[in-house]
Amino acid sequence: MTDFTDEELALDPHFADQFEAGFRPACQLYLISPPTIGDDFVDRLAQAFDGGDVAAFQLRLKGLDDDAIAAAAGPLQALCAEREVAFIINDSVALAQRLGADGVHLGQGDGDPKEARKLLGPKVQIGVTCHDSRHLAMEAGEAGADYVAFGAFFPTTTKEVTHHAEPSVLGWWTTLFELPCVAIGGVTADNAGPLVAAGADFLAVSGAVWNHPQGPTAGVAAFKDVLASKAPPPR
Ligand SMILES: Cc1ncc(COP(=O)(O)OP(=O)(O)O)c(N)n1
Ligand SMILES: Cc1ncsc1CCOP(=O)(O)O
Ligand SMILES: [Mg+2]
Repeated sequence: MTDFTDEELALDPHFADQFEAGFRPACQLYLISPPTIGDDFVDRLAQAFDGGDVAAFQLRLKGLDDDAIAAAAGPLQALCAEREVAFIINDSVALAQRLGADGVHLGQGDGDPKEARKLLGPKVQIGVTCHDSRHLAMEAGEAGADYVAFGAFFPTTTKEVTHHAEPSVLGWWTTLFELPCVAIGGVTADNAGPLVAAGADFLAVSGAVWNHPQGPTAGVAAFKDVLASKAPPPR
């Protein structure tokens, strides 16, 4: 893997796009499904959306094949469309294409974002896991990702994680690049302040919403203050 020099960054046409002047929107919630869902999940998702603004919903059902995920996706995708929430499929470009999803999230072992772009076209959002790596994030940006995801910031029981990120990576990214960044991993309304302050464009959250003692509506509502805690910085 090559490291990017300052000259390469300055000359690369894709990165140049990302330096366009503009305003960074406020931090938004990116909701991730629980690892398993029951028949009542569409109702629970609606309850979550009732709690406040959710920008995106990712269907992440590890261990199920594409047919099984597709069978579950219909009403969830319809609800997302009704509530104007982007519907994102985890891991599978083929499934995202088959369902006409708004986006796909790719980990480092889930396929090449450039190939995904060729298959999905320019309108579908492609997100890429970058762990705690500035290098992976720049590679993802160069490959045409629509967002980069850093994490895990905090301990989580939703996924076994091997990488730990610090908020400084968000500050570094947002100072240099327009491309949105997502903070993930054990994020709660109580610990998210430093992530928002560092410039996270999205908080990706699962357990804090689905395991909230007062239910998913309260789980989403709990993020309202921290999301509003920092005005979007001028760019
Ligand atoms: C928004 C977001 N960020 C990171 C991940 C993790 O993706 P990956 O590393 O491929 O791990 P799995 O989620 O597939 O277990 C994500 N899903 N979403
Ligand atoms: C999918 C994923 N990738 C890194 S941490 C994580 C789990 C996110 O869920 P939670 O918000 O419950 O920690
Ligand atoms: Mg993955």
